[in-house]
Amino acid sequence: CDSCFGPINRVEHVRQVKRMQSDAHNATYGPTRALEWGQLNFLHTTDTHGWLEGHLKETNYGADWGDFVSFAAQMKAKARELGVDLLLVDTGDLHDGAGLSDSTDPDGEVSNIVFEKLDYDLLTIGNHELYLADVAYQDYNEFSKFWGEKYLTSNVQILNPNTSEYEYLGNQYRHFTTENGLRILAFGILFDFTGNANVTRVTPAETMVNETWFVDAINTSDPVDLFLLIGHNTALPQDGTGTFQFVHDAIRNVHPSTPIQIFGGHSHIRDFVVYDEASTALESGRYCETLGWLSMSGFSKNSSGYTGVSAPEGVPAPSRKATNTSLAPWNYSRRYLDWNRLTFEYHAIGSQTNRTFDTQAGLDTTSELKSFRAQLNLTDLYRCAPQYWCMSCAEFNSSGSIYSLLTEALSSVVVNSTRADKSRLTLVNTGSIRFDLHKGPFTHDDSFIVSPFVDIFMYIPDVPYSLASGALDYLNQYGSVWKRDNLNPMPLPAQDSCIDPFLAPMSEMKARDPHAGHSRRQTVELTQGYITTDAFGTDGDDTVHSEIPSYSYPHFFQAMGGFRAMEVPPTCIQSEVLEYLGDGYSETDASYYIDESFSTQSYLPLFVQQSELFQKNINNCTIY
Ligand SMILES: Nc1ccn([C@@H]2O[C@H](COP(=O)(O)O)[C@@H](O)[C@H]2O)c(=O)n1
Ligand SMILES: [Zn+2]
Ligand SMILES: [Zn+2]
Repeated sequence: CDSCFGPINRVEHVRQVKRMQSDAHNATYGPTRALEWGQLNFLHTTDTHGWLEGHLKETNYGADWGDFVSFAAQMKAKARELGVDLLLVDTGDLHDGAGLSDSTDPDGEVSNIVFEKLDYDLLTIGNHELYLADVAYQDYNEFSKFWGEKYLTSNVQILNPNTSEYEYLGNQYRHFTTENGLRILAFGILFDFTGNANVTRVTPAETMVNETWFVDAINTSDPVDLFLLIGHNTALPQDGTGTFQFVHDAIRNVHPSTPIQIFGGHSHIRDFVVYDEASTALESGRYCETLGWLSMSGFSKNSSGYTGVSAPEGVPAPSRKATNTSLAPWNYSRRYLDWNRLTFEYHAIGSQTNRTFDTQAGLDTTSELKSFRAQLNLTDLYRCAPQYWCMSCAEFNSSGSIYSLLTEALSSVVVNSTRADKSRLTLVNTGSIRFDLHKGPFTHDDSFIVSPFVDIFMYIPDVPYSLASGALDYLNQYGSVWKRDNLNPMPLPAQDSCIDPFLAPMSEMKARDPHAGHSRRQTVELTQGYITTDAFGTDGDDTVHSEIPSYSYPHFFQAMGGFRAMEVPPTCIQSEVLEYLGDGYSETDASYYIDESFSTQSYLPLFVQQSELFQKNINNCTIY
């Protein structure tokens, strides 16, 4: 598939490929409802994790960053035509997920250049910008300087090596006025992240709200029409890690009726939460699969700075109160857009045939993206994946489960040649596995997509099997630091094999699910995808999807190569394994198993290139 994986540099070629992709996607079901435009509107991205190329193997999420650049410019133009405000917001986690961000040293060296083509109004930091000191300093020295006052890190600091003082990576807050006169006071709040590099400092939100600078900021004598909280922080306050509630409450105590709008992230879900009648929170998924839309109206020209159009003409208006009993003036709408060109074109230009979708900046971004991918060898083809292996669409460790494949990979390639005769147990946190492995070409890029973290394999030698064999159960019961967030839903009935849900033809889907394509509307060809229920109900997904099966999986899994020694990846679960082993074992017993560079990022590409499972003959290697 040359056009998908070969180097493409010319803008005209890009244009042709985009047209083909859009035509192909038009054949399937897409959006049907115009967006509700309010006085104040937002487009929201979060947890992009380097997926700026879009999903090459999933048409439904196939738009690239250049398409988004075009879309954002078209939507800004549309907002101006309508006489209303549109703000673009991102809530962090830019690395660890795809080759574009993770194949450079440090992560993000190239992907940040592409990311910066989007004209964001406000951004904030994610935990993935803080794990490693060199990534954090890159964020401080480059990313933060690029975005200036738009980059908000209200509770995140870094040690300035020149002064030995801690400084905020970005700004603590931003008080600004929109094109149409709204006076906004914005903060950027990270959840209480504790895995950060020791040159950085995260202040818990509960503490931050009592700091003088924050108290002074919210007690400003300058007028504020809306408080905006953006944060790598779950929209839902009660999920265990979410800390927006503290900030919301602190503001509400001082400003009983001023709207507080919240944009969150980190838990990788589509979600919308109501805090009170003047305050809602949106969370917009992950990995360039979802673009969030939020609109609101209710600003009066008498009591706010708003100078724009009160009710834009020719478009639906936000019509829902935050609560059933609300007497406040605020009306809201929210929508989760699938990240594809059909969706973008539908909402940006609709039926206006005199307008073309692609902007020059968008086409240039796509071109640049393609040439960066070629330079980073991300298009290099290793082998052909014969089937689809997924994280949650198949029962844990069944033939369609990614954990079955990875267990085999760990057993066969994570071997220290000097200890090859020794048996071993290899323990991995399932949180380190970030994405499914799709059927079709396995490229250098795919090496980063499934298991992107550089978590080094450590080992403790000669642990008796009687002891070692209990470690997995212990970790699954008590291991906390690296267990994945509790996001996977309840198990569904068992199912043997798994067909790639995003690409399987409808005939195959029907073989598995006779109701596929008929669950909500009597129409053709629903693509499988997100079905979201949030505080406003079930109509948030812009494109109606049929359901993807979803099975739960444990926090840790294990591969077995024998029983005399115990190999412990990654460094981050070492302490929990030592805790389990108890007296007689300490950190000094753990050392690199292969070497200091052999990590959870290394083993899958190695396995793919060695295993009979993955075909060398790539001539017939198609995605379908
Ligand atoms: N070196 C690392 C870093 C992170 N993880 C896993 O990622 C999870 C956090 O990712 P979010 O996108 O949700 O912020 C974390 O809980 C770990 O499971 C890892 O395995 N190794
Ligand atoms: Zn994330
Ligand atoms: Zn995160």
